[in-house]
Amino acid sequence: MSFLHPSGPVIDLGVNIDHVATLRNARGTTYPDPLRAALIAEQAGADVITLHLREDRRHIKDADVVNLRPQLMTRMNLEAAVTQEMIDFACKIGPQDVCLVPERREEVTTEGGLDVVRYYKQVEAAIRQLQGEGIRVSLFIDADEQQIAAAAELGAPVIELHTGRYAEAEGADLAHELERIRAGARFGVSRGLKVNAGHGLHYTNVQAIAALEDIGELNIGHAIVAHAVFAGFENAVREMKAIMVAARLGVTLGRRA
Ligand SMILES: CC(=O)[C@@H](O)[C@H](O)COP(=O)(O)O
Ligand SMILES: NCC(=O)COP(=O)(O)O
Repeated sequence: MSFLHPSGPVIDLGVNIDHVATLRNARGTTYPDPLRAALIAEQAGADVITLHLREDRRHIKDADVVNLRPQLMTRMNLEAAVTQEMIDFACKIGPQDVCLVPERREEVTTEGGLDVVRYYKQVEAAIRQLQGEGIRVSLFIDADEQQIAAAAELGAPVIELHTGRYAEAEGADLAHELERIRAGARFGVSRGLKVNAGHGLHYTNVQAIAALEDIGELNIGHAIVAHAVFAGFENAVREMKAIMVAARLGVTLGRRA
């Protein structure tokens, strides 16, 4: 247990506990318990606990969401597809935040942002239902001006920019994808949105994203759970938060990319 808990207006860390459930489900045991991971993460500096209830329940189960909601001291950010089943479930649970994400059964992991232009009416109805229950809605979208403008028009107060292409990019593409996210975040803020980011971030590539002053929160899961295998969950969360805060303050704590 440490007293180091960097917080404040610098940058928030949402710890995604999906892959604690992946490990649990590998053998159908009750351990490792995602709830225990969430509580440790909160003690270690997480500002938000994020979990993705996928339609195929490949990791997080409905019971995980039900059990977690009353136990969290920070905020629950429930990621869900734009389906009536998921929206109804989210309204029953009442998390502080719901992040609407795209899903394809065959995908290994989330492959891109939600196309809020193409699915405008469905997203609009979901936002209306969720906001009617006092839930803050975030839209998980690509760093594309048309998508960001549509998100603002839809009345979602928050967007989360998909950083998957940045995470997979190399060389000149990496600089291009970082610029896309920087410009997208700046544009989102100019449209009155709270701008978050996430997907595929790890202890090295997170620094350039955390340094972007228009981004208020990063949601990170896979890399933290992977590091926790060797360093322990508390240390994995604490190190990520420290690297993010340092990057925002212009200090490189992590390995250089
Ligand atoms: C929306 C998002 O980026 C995360 O929830 C990600 O989907 C992690 O879960 P998977 O690894 O199952 O895609
Ligand atoms: N929305 C991104 C998220 O919750 C975590 O994604 P990842 O770090 O597991 O790729």
